[in-house]
Amino acid sequence: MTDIKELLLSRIRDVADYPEPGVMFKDITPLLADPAAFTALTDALAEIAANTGATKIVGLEARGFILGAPVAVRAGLGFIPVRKAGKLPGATLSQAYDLEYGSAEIEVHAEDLAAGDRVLVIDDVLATGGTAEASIQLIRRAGADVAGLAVLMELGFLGGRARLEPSLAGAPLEALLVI
Ligand SMILES: O=P(O)(O)OC[C@H]1O[C@H](OP(=O)(O)OP(=O)(O)O)[C@H](O)[C@@H]1O
Ligand SMILES: Nc1ncnc2[nH]cnc12
Repeated sequence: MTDIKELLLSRIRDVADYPEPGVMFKDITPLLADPAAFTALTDALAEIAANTGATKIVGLEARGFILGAPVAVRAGLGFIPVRKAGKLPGATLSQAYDLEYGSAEIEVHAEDLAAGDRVLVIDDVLATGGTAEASIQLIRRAGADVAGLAVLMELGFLGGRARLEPSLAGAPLEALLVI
């Protein structure tokens, strides 16, 4: 394992049975509290943004905001928040979905994405892929292209990568850690 992967992995805390029995929650707050680890993560994701030719960064509420916003600044790209339903004041597109522990609905301001945009989606965890899939559907419905999906960690045993294959349609899925 490379030094950066070891550093990132060492700053992720496992919390058993949170938020419900049977879930091993991957807590990134120790990583966020370590400036060296957070900077290394931001740099790695910004490099992916450059490699994919992205023109915009979408972050998925809430942890995708924490990671995606500094990446957008580092990469010199605009940041578009995909929020949980009911939080955006303008005209929105909405998508319902299921995730590892529950279900939800996400929204984006329709005016924030348009034809010609190449969007990199950023989040902390890819688990079942439900959240990421819904975000890809929103981006496409807004008329934009998906440049890729970049996550800090992929929980491989939950099969999110296979689920996303059709919606990604050849766009890359980059996971810095596969667990
Ligand atoms: O692949 P999935 O099964 O869809 O799960 C992954 C999603 O779950 C978590 O978000 P959560 O909805 O818990 O929101 P939070 O970031 O506000 O804590 C995580 O940050 C991803 O967005
Ligand atoms: N096991 C997990 N840990 C942290 N975030 C998650 N989102 C979905 N599943 C998760």
